[in-house]
Amino acid sequence: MNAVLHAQGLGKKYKQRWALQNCDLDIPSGRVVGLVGPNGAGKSTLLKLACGMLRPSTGTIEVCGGHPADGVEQLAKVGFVAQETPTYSALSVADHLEFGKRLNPDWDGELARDRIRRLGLDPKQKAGKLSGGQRAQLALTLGIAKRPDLLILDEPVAALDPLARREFMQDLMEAVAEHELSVVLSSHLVSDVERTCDYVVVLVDSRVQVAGDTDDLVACHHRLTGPRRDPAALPVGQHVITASHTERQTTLLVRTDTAVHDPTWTVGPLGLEDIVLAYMTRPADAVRDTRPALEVLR
Ligand SMILES: Nc1ncnc2c1ncn2[C@@H]1O[C@H](COP(=O)(O)OP(=O)(O)OP(=O)(O)O)[C@@H](O)[C@H]1O
Repeated sequence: MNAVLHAQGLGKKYKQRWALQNCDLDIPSGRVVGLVGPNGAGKSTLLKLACGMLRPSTGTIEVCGGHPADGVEQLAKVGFVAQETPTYSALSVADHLEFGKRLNPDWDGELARDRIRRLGLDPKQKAGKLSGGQRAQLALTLGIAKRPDLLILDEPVAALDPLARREFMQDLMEAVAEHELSVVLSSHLVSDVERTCDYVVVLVDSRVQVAGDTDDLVACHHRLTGPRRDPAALPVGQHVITASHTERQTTLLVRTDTAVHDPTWTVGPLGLEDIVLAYMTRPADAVRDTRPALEVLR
């Protein structure tokens, strides 16, 4: 696999607390990758390690074939838009583009001006007077016009209303198609991730729980409903993610690469949101026991 991000035993510790642990991950290039997980799971930490804003406490990370922030050439390969979509409030939109041009060797000025025009932003407008959505679009424009191989976006749509969010994600998809970018974005909005991303990484309590192609994840997770029984008695190869019981009935969410033959189960399909929520609501001991990056590969 041609990996745009390769992490091995990656970890980051702040004083006594691990923000990310035992992270083994291979993210294929040319994809739009959704990084999801609850608050404090370690998403921003992973993204900051990827762009070189943080150094690992353990393990290694390679991005676009190099070490994060290792010289001008490596910096040019990766665009990063931080959670708070930082812009300079006293500078105009045009000033930001000028800034981008001076700082980035592969800067595509035409692309940037074109995008700003298409978005209806006034180049003379100060960034401090833009709405949250317009600021996010300006930050995205700076990220794309840098012409990176990998664009990293930390919760890019958090401040946007549903319509602005949809437009932003559509815009991002167009940019990916036009400029052959790889994108890794973190989000709490699984429905956006389901619509936009073709690869998903679920991070819970500082550990990668599952990572894989969206279609493969959906294909290998099922809901089983049947007479009450002990989940531990399932055949080898059927991994229980969550289990719930009534007096007479058991409902399991399982991951399996093979068909479920037991006729006493009713097998139902799951959407990505069901799967992500199941990993997020797993008992804490199951989360801790997870082997690094349970990758779903076909
Ligand atoms: N600079 C820091 N110093 C100490 N602890 C930190 C620091 N930054 C993050 N942490 C801790 O590391 C853990 C992971 O934080 P991180 O910001 O990576 O999570 P996240 O998944 O991005 O969360 P959110 O969805 O709320 O943005 C949290 O427990 C957080 O409190």
